[in-house]
Amino acid sequence: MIKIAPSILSADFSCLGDEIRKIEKAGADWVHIDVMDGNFVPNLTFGAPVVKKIRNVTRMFFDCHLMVDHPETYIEDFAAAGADQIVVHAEATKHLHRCIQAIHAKGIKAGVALNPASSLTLIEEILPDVDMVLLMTVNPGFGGQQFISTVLPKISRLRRMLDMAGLRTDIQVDGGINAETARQVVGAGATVLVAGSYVYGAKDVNAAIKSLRG
Ligand SMILES: O=C(CO)[C@@H](O)[C@H](O)COP(=O)(O)O
Repeated sequence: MIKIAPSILSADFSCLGDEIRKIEKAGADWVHIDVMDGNFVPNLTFGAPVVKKIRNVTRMFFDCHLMVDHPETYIEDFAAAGADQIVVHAEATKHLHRCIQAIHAKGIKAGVALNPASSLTLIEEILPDVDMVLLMTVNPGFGGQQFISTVLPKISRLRRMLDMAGLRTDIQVDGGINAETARQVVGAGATVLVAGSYVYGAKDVNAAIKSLRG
């Protein structure tokens, strides 16, 4: 079962509540929340106070992708704000295992993310402890970038690693996802698709989400 997680990075921030209701009505599964600190990535977005406010408009699953240095500093705040899952970058913390433990201690799901050029060896040892792996298919920081197709074999390799370990862990992909790239990443083994500009830029959001499911 493929899950669709539109990224609100491409939504109209002046009416975020309506933008979330729109994807909920269109059948999206999760809300993908891109948190950027201007250090780990060259862009700034929003923090836990915004997550707390939008928690009031929906019961949808909040998937918080922390593109921040020292993500351990923010776990408490995002969990309290209503995150259902917190995803941290393996490249952003010296203590990945401690960070994943701290997220689980809040009673929510924990994911680990990798930039396109980062090797799977960085996360090999943490696989049994995470609920999801996010493989970035663009360099993080901005919406509307082109899909990096060289990540496709990495998705297949990760799926094989998980299968061999008997793990049913979700593989999420994020960046440049549209109907065509969705078909490719699902073929390689992805199970959760993040899409920002493809969904929020569409005239017909329902049709866009349906096309991602193939
Ligand atoms: O995390 C990020 C960018 O850093 C993504 O979630 C983008 O927001 C996806 O946008 P599109 O490539 O789908 O427009």
